[in-house]
Amino acid sequence: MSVPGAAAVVLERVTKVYPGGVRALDEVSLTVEREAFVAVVGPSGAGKSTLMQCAAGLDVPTSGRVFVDGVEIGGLDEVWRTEVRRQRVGFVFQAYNLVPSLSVVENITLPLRLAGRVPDRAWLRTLVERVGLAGRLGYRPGELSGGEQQRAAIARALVTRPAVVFADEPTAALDLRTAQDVLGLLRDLVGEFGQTLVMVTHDPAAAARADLALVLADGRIVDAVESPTAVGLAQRLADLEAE
Ligand SMILES: Nc1ncnc2c1ncn2[C@@H]1O[C@H](COP(=O)(O)OP(=O)(O)OP(=O)(O)O)[C@@H](O)[C@H]1O
Repeated sequence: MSVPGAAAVVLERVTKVYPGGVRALDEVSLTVEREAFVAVVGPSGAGKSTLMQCAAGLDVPTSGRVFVDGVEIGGLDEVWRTEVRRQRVGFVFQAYNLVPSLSVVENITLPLRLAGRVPDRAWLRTLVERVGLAGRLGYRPGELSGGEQQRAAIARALVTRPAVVFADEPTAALDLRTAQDVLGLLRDLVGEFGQTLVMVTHDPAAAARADLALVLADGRIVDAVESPTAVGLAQRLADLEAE
């Protein structure tokens, strides 16, 4: 079903107008190449979450087209969009969103069970070792630290080997040091496993870990910064907020 050689994510002139008339995205076009780490930054209300929701097939644009792994998801009905998401997209959220009653390993393998797939034992072992949870597989999420919970959520996002992982403010609930560890892990996973990653954040320091930072303001991409720096992005965001 996917198109060989297709980019991980493509948006073509995507507009999202919410009921009530707020134009959260205004003709946004972008391409996320495979194995890239892209950050989406912007002031509060710029449209970052809306962009992620539309790009990941969690919401439908008012107009424009969205392709994930070469498959157009914007035009699919809810059942097919869910199917494409399960097969091709992974998610990491600020609040981890682990199931409290399931063990760590059950949480990590949940996307496979939902997709009706059997775990690849070797990949699962590689992943849990890489995120540092091999000794915690029988624990419940409530028995883990915040950083460990986010590591479990990261393993869960990668377990299906998705075409793209979307991370929405993945370090916002963590202390500075743990946040840096988690960002370092995400960065490393892109390099080691060729995992395409799109991270939404308001934090210039977090965005500076990406290969490319897309700066969003009032529903439009106003800048695409390669090899971004925290200082440069902070200045750009301060300028936008002053406008
Ligand atoms: N479900 C909704 N219904 C109506 N308006 C919405 C809805 N969700 C978001 N909006 C509006 O769309 C605009 C963009 O919101 P969005 O949450 O995408 O921005 P954001 O950049 O993620 O902001 P933040 O950093 O504060 O989370 C805002 O004006 C917001 O009020």
